[in-house]
Amino acid sequence: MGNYELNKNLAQMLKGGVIMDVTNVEQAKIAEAAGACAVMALERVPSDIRKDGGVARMSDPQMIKAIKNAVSIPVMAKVRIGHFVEAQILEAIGIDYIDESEVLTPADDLYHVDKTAFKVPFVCGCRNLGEALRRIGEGASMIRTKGEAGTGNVVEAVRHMRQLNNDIHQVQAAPVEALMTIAKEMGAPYDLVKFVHENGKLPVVNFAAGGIATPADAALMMQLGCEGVFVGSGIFKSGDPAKRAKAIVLATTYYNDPVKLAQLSENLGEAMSGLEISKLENKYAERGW
Ligand SMILES: O=C(CO)[C@H](O)[C@H](O)COP(=O)(O)O
Repeated sequence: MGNYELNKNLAQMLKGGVIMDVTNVEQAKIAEAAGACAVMALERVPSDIRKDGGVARMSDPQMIKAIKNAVSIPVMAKVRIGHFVEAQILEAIGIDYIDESEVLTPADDLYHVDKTAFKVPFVCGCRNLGEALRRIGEGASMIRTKGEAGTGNVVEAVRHMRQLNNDIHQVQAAPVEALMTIAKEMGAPYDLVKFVHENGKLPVVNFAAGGIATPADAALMMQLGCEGVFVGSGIFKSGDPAKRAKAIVLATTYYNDPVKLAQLSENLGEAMSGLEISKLENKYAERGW
């Protein structure tokens, strides 16, 4: 089996799980104890990146290594869109997954990283099927719908998930002779469009991200068809991170059980305060193409 097939299978093992943004060893331990399937090591969660402004870059490798040493679940870390040297550095320190993320300030407005040049698996964001297939064509082993990170507002995550689902249904229903035109219009590799037509799904795992802040948000995204969730600001910017983290993990498992979800939603302390999308200065989801 080739390295890419292995990476795709590795990402399948995260299915049904929650990947939590953590900024230090203490948070990483809280995430692991709560049942996170992986952590994303970064210096600031997206809501703080928004608040602080400036250029957001790859985190300090020393901080990432400290988190790697502290937990036994996989550790991910972010690189700027197109910053293949940040990716080389993360691969050199033995990171488990690289997230080429729009949450950081893009380094290249023309090209994303050629992910086929790396052994480590990559996850990338998308707002629709064309964007997902372009990233997979570049070698991404896992996709996440972008949502609007750091807002505590799930509306963009829902929009991107619904768009992806609609696009998949459209490709599946199209006659075979339409696939090349669809590939041209979507700007997506023909082979991958054909895969979606034949299988009715992406060839890699798809998680939802950006703005998930409550157990109900996580369950909503799961019911809309994602295979797991990323949660950043929603946990560690809330009143009781340990409790909320556990509740979100359980809600991602029992996403179809409203009685259980009601129990999980009780008495969680204060949720992060959210932002309205129309008031945002920067829409991170618009970064990348
Ligand atoms: O950046 C990410 C993925 O690249 C985060 O994991 C995710 O988007 C977090 O967003 P939020 O803080 O809104 O939960």
